[in-house]
Amino acid sequence: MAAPRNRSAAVEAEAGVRRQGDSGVELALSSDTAAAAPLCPHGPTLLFVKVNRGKEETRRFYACSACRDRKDCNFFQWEDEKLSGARLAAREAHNQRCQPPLSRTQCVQRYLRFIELPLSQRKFCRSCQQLLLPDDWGDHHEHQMVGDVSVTQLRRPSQLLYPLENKKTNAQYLFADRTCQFLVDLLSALGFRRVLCVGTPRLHELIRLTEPGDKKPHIKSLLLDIDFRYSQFYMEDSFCYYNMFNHHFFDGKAALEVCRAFLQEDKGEGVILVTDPPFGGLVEPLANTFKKLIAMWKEGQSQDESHKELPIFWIFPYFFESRICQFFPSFCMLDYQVDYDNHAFYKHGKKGRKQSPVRIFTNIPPNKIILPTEEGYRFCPLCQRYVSLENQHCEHCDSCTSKDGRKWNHCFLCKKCVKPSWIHCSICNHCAVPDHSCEGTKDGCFICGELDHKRSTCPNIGTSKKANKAVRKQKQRKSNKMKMETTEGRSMNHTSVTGRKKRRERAHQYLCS
Ligand SMILES: C[S@@+](CC[C@H](N)C(=O)[O-])C[C@H]1O[C@@H](n2cnc3c(N)ncnc32)[C@H](O)[C@@H]1O
Ligand SMILES: [Zn+2]
Ligand SMILES: [Zn+2]
Ligand SMILES: [Zn+2]
Ligand SMILES: [Zn+2]
Ligand SMILES: [Zn+2]
Ligand SMILES: [Zn+2]
Repeated sequence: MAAPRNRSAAVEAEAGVRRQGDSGVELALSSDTAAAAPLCPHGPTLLFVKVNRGKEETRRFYACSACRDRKDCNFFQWEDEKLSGARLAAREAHNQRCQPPLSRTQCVQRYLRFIELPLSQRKFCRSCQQLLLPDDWGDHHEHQMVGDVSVTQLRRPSQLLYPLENKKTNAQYLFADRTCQFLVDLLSALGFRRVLCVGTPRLHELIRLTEPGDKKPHIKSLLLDIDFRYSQFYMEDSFCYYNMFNHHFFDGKAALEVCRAFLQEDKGEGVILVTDPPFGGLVEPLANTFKKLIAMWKEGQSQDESHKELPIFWIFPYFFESRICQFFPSFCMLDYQVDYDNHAFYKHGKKGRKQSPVRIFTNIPPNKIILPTEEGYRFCPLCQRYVSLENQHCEHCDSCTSKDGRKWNHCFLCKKCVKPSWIHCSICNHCAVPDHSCEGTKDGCFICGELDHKRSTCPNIGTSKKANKAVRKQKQRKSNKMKMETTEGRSMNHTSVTGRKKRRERAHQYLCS
């Protein structure tokens, strides 16, 4: 059997399964498989499962956790595949070759030498994205160099480095100043003294730039990020080269201990985890990683504090709400719209902005979080939280129901509020976009075709006759959808449900523009 060609699909799946006609891939995460996972240059790979519609048999394979495009990391191995010694050795050599040329310690030594240099000798090579020491100049003289790198520039590496916008790997969208300042002020107002920044380099640097005020203590920050370029600017105790999809510290135990000590300082008091992962990433491996960080923090707690939760801000698009809450039921979504700098649509400009779909998910009680009224938020006394101005309190739902910042309307038939553009469809018996396809809006279990569960929880997993009948049922429902999905890439990118498709398209537009 050939390897699935578009494995990015596996990693992009919001609900865990990504289909392509009659087959698909889903994550087969479990702690027992993690130990045995082979390594790619980005650490332990993740186990995915190839599923075929109506069939129980599945074939599992390992693929890279961090890169959602095989162009960036082409690791692939069937779970039951036996590799020869020669192939294993070649893989090991390849993994080594892919590691950065300098060790973390060498980076720190270079940084210490760099800051000792007089201003006129402090150069940065834009082409190589590297701080240069005088010995290096010769190798870079034909490159684009910046001179007189000031202390201010060194303290703002996210402005010196270009953002790695490749949306299938780094998706490095940097916070707009006002969002970043809002976050720093909020963290300070909430009394946090330490921030574990997972994939938030700009927040990390702004925290470190912020001088403590009269009553405000200094806030410490530790950045964990897969962008190795940042290791040129920080000492070991403020940056770890890290993969958040498999909780892998590239510099081994020493780096892990830095993170542990940071979380457990002051018996774990006063620390918060703030993360802004690439939006194309799968929720499940991220949740798995955050649970490992939570466990690390808990180890430092005394028994009588075991009920406490590690405070978390998880920044992610609003349409992942149900998925995130599945893994973290205590989380709620704030109305605050997170803005980015290097994004054509969602930066705040003179002419206003398009609505950013990115929100903050948190286990901090929302009544403790004040959103800026000057940016269009108001306090709802009934919900006891700040909401967008247009998010109106629905007396029937007894809640401010809008998720996207616009006013939603209550549908008495659906018994809930829906987006303003939706209408109630008597065929589907629920609200949907006006031009939806009534046949194409149902997307049931991959094995039995029923609508109330997914493949992984199918109660009929052992009854293949039923399964075959269900395939026909599903195929009928999907005939419309199939016609639309002709090319591989498109079918993978257009999950299935019209609503979900639109939502995905919006996300795609957001991420790719
Ligand atoms: C959407 S950006 C968030 C940046 C944030 N808005 C800021 O301005 O500080 C995603 C960040 O996660 C990092 N990242 C991407 N994939 C990662 C991975 N597998 N492990 C750790 N960090 C990753 C990127 O390098 C980038 O810094
Ligand atoms: Zn990889
Ligand atoms: Zn260079
Ligand atoms: Zn309300
Ligand atoms: Zn309502
Ligand atoms: Zn309705
Ligand atoms: Zn309909």
